[in-house]
Amino acid sequence: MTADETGRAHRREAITELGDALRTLVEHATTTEVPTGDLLRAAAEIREVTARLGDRVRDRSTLSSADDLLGGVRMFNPVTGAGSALAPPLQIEVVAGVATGRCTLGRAFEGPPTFAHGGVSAMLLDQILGHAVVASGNPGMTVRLDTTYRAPVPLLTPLLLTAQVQDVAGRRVTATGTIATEADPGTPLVTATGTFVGLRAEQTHRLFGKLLRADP
Ligand SMILES: CCCCCCCCCCCCCCCC(=O)SCCNC(=O)CCNC(=O)[C@H](O)C(C)(C)COP(=O)(O)OP(=O)(O)OC[C@H]1O[C@@H](n2cnc3c(N)ncnc32)[C@H](O)[C@@H]1OP(=O)(O)O
Repeated sequence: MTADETGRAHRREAITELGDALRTLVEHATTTEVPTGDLLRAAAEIREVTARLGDRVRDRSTLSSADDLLGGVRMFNPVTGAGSALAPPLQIEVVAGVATGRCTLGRAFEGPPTFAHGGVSAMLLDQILGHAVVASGNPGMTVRLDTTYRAPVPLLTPLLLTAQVQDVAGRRVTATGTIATEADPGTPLVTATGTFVGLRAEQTHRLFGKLLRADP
């Protein structure tokens, strides 16, 4: 490993550590019933830490120094990113064209009481469908996502997601996916069909050209 690679690996570990701490913070902030005074003290302390993190920030058109866009490392992706306070995070692996994802949703993801918000399910499915699409060798952006909610998705329960590509027609790729519980993988709770469209060179250049040139 070069010194640069070692430095990047350490930074990714630190980002993951911070992400873990933030996710625990979000979960406790969502569920706490401590006295009101303690809430106000916590808010003041968190603002102090926030100010320290804000000392040096990147702008909208700069990637995180820990990311590797072409290698598929996005530390702050809101679904899979180990550094994201918003991400469950969903852990995805793709084997023989089938993407498999695992996560447990905390109470911060609640929609109907004790169950996941429907938008969160759609977000998880969009991401895992995207991984299956990329793995098929036809990367593209989502242009349509049809989601069917068959049964509520329980919180604090290990979930199992799967996705695979069904069809490739020119620039258009269709993929399907499901969310189930790990305990009962044969019973889909949410299913989705997504349409992804591969970008033409001009579109890639227009939307992401600056980022791709900056990726080390
Ligand atoms: C090596 C690295 C490893 C990495 C390993 C990590 C993996 C990492 C995975 C990331 C996974 C991320 C997963 C989240 C993915 C997002 O969240 S993407 C964000 C949300 N999506 C967007 O913002 C896209 C917005 N849409 C657009 O910008 C434009 O629609 C696009 C995509 C540039 C395409 O524009 P366009 O070229 O003008 O499209 P157009 O010619 O109208 O249509 C092209 C084709 O699509 C069809 N189409 C268009 N819209 C629709 C529609 N709504 N319904 C059905 N068909 C449609 C058209 O009918 C047409 O079909 P054909 O006639 O060619 O058969």
